[in-house]
Amino acid sequence: MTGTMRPEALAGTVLDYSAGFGNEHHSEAVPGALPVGRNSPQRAPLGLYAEQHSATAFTEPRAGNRRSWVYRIRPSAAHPPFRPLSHEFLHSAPLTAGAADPNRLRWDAPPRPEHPADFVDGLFTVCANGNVLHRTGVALHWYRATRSMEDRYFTDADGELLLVPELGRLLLQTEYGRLQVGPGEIAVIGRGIRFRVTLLDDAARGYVCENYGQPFTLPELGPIGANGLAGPRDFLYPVAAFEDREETVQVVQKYGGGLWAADYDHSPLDVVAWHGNHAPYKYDLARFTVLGTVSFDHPDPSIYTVLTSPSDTPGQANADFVVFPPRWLVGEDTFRPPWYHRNVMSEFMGLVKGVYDAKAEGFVPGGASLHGMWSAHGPDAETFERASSQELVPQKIEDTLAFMVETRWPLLVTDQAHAAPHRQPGYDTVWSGLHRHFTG
Ligand SMILES: O=C(O)Cc1cc(O)ccc1O
Ligand SMILES: [Fe+2]
Repeated sequence: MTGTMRPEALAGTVLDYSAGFGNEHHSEAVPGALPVGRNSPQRAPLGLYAEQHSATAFTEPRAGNRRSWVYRIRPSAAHPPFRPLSHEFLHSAPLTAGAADPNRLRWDAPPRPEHPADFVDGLFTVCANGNVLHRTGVALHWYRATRSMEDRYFTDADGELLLVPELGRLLLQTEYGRLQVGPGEIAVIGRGIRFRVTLLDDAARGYVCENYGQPFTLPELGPIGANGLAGPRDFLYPVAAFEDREETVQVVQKYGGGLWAADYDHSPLDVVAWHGNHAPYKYDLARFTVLGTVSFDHPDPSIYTVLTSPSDTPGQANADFVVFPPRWLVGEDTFRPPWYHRNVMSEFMGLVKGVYDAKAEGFVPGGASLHGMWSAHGPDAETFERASSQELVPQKIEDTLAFMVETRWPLLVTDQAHAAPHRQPGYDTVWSGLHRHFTG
């Protein structure tokens, strides 16, 4: 049980995890709670209710099928009606107040919320594509929280939530158990999973990639072979931990682009045992095996893919989650930072810490950039000058962690992100010092 523990106490707790991406995990918080040999016995053990959560259609191919069985104090069905709940800054695709913008856009880190805000209150949508009702596309949000969710729970029917903390550690108490994540790690909370967020530090800030499409999975490795990039065993799933709480709590649900709330008379985190492969997980990005050239030329950033949400067209991801961690650069006769480019895919970037190797200045931790479909971008003038004249000795890029969400559909930018005071209106000027060097 976790309901009565204070956050300070939880911060010191070393949580147990069950390792392995997509494994058939199984866990019971009370011995004997998990039925053996069948999912739905006539009477589930310990007087629990059996319930299945299907995150893919029943008939999807076995390799991608995601479902779990949970054994809980009350079935999820025991709840009152949901009523609409407004939210000033959270938006969904298709955006009604947003635009496709060919400009390169960049933002500083968002300010702290004006009023005390929990994880849900502080969400701020930057851009989105696809359509929540078609289960395609992604939305990119910031989260900014100054208080924990105590009597409040959240669940997203529209998509799974990939959290990228930039400031502050979070305790994620979910139906499937607890995950602790902080800067340098990510967490993925599957579609439909109920959870609450407790702050383990004063405040928390980071990014959310809300994936409306197919669940994130590990990329194929092709000629890389059987190892490299993110290793399956480094993905950690929670062990069962339940709240036995009989008091009024609010459950907020994102559904079809809007928020809905209902007052439950018990905690929805009352799962005593579960088994299956649809469950939240976390991953320490320091475990990512970075591959790169050991001869020359800057490879395509797809070699940095941690997780991919495929679309119906092979190779064109609904979303790739890509990281740029510390690594050695050894390329000979090579312009080592990212090249100048235009890309049919759209690129949203964030920075967890340090400096990103394509931007000497202005791309700051907690900030974001959007280089949409075909927009021309690449190193700023200062980086170009340095990289094209530096001595090419082996060089370690350290203390840095940037990430990119690359998606096949153009990202529409919310009006609020366009108008935000923390947007950098002069972003274009980072390329204005690129002088001609033509000698022909
Ligand atoms: O635009 C960016 O900075 C991201 C990026 C990095 C890279 O190494 C190659 C291509 C690319 O889009
Ligand atoms: Fe790019």
